[in-house]
Amino acid sequence: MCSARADIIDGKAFAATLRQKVAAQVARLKAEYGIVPGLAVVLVGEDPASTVYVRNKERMTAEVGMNGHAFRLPAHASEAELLDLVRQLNADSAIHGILVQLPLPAHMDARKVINTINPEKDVDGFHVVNAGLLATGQEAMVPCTPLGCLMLLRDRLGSLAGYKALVVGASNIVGKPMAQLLLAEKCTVSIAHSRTRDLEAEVRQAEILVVAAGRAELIPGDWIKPGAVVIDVGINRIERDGKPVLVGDVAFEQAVRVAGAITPVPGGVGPMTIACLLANALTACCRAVGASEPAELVA
Ligand SMILES: Nc1nc(=O)c2c([nH]1)NC[C@@H]1CN(c3ccc(C(=O)N[C@@H](CCC(=O)O)C(=O)O)cc3)C=[N+]21
Repeated sequence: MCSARADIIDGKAFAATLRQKVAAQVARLKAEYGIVPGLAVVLVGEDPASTVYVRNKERMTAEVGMNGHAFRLPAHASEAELLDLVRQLNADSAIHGILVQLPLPAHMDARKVINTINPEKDVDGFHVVNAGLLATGQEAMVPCTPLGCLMLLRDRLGSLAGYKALVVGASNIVGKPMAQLLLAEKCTVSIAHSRTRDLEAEVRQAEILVVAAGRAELIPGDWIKPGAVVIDVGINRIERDGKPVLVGDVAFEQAVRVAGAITPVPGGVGPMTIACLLANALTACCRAVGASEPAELVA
């Protein structure tokens, strides 16, 4: 019986180091340009998970020395009010990054709201212009979660060229940009989704496996190729033995016996997402003032 266990990729520690690098660059911008990056976070309504998450972002924004600006609109606010706020933030030279927390209430068109953000301030990288820039290999704002996954993969593997990579999930916010980033790294990339005929057969071939399907423990451990690097983007709240627990899209306890390395949930990709948001805000500020961009913080 093989008892080797995968290395656990410590996203929480990696994210803390990344935030320290961001903090050092924030200090440099302040010293050399007299500018402090400003990050606006807009929250519509009072979804409890979103509220907690936004509060975390505010705390970490302050910790790296940036100016955080929180805007809260009531759940019944109109789309026009939100669009007005976004336009105000676009016009405000003290604001370098704008994030509108998703999901938005059903009566708002999220696509329209996101595409109203100035693409240069779009720290989520969700604007259609940024998606197009990424897909065509031009300088873009890169979505935070895929960027964080890429940093973890590069740290583990060095060059990603030639690896067989599978992305499970084809969302605009994770799966598609993740596949674009891996393609730019010269991986051989496949994307699986809900209509994929034989997911197991696809997973079995993957040397790099990124799972962002939003389905608790969708991937059993025995599907994983021995030695593969597994990045689990899922964050699912489920009940186990009558207790609420947080699990990923990969069955971690099984996968850890097969994979070469794997991210845990929590403590894997989640903290990287927030650290990359701060890195993107820094990048947006550097571009706005014409300062050099620290290479290690961008894709
Ligand atoms: N415009 C927009 N941009 C986003 O980036 C965005 C969003 N809307 N809406 C909500 C989702 C969710 N999201 C998370 C980021 C970090 C953790 C995170 O740090 N999780 C920790 C703790 C998990 C826990 O204990 O709940 C972990 O995985 O270790 C979780 C979730 C960003 N999102």
